[in-house]
Amino acid sequence: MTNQNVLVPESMEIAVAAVANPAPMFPYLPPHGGGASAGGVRGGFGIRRKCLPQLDLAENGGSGRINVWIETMEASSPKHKSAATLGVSASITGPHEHSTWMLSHPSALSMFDEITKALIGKQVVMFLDYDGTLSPIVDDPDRAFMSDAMRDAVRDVARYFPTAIVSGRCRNKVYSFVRLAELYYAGSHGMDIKVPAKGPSLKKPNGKAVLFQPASKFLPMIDKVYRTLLEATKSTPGAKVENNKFCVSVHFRCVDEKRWRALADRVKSVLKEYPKLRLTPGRKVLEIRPIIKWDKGRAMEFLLKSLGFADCKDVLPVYIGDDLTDEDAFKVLRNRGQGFGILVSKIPKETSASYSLQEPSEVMDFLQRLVEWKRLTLKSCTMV
Ligand SMILES: O=P(O)(O)OC[C@H]1O[C@H](O[C@H]2O[C@H](CO)[C@@H](O)[C@H](O)[C@H]2O)[C@H](O)[C@@H](O)[C@@H]1O
Repeated sequence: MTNQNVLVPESMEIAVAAVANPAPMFPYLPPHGGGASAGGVRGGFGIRRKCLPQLDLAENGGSGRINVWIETMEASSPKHKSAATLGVSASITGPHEHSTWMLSHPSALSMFDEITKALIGKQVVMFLDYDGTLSPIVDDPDRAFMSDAMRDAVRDVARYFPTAIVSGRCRNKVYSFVRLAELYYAGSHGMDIKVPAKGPSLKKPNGKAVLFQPASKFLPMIDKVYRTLLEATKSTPGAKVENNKFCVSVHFRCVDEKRWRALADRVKSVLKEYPKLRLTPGRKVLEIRPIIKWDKGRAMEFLLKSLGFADCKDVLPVYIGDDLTDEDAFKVLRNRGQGFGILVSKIPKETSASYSLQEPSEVMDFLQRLVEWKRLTLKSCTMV
């Protein structure tokens, strides 16, 4: 099981808070590292790492984590979403806590001027998660399409800044949704990276795109566990198993909540036979992937390196994502003190991101404003 801090997947904050939070919900430490720095916009700003209590979710060999995940999904489901059921104050996710959280994770739209000031003279590189960031969350993962307007916004951004899509999805699948050949794609949580032929470095002499697949030896194992999971979950109405090439997703979104525990138990029992694979919770999904030291943060670093920005002081990576797996990239940026993360979320979550946006439509606004800002900047340069 991953050692990363717990990020609250989809309304998990209610149950997390319910466990142990006698103190104010979102206490803050003063910003650490000071405000805008060389390559970082609020990069050093720190909401205290414990803005939500940390739980030892690795108890019982990881099953504790899954239990908490289920409890929090239950707590946020319409049937159970009442303070009485939770035994906690209804104000836990109330307006006060939300506005307090927004002080340390302000909207990237309202802070747009501060952000763009820090971009001046920097080489911006954009990293975009897909589900929940570029496309709204929907019941059917096969129909998580992005709008044409969003595609235009991403295309425009990529005209000015190198842009990568970093997704838990199989790379081909996410490409079939995004359909922009000029982007970089990292599928399977960064375990399947394709650097386009036009990329400045890592380009093969023959001009062909380069693939980087650090988990390739796990392919037969992933294929086998996918088939086993298909079999193990076929009697659960609504369950869906998605083969993401180097990882597998088991979807709970369309499963009746009464069956969530049994389904999770089935998945866990399959995983017992695969000590080299791990289970991580996401947005109504359990993800199965190889235990290797690779994640979206490392994929982002790999891409920066492949673009020739490994030790570049003037590069400013911006990563936008909504899920637990995106935290690995937010943390890398925070540790580098370079660039910043933007969490897409309507609710307060523990995060290493510096800014927030509420939903994909705000992501689109942000991307469009960035393009407009860049155009104006370039125009004013040519007029001087
Ligand atoms: O890294 P991402 O691009 O965010 O991918 C993470 C998972 O996203 C997808 O599942 C999520 O979106 C679905 C469509 O909106 C939704 O039905 C599901 O409940 C969400 O968990 C994708 O299907 C998974 O394979 C990815 O791992």
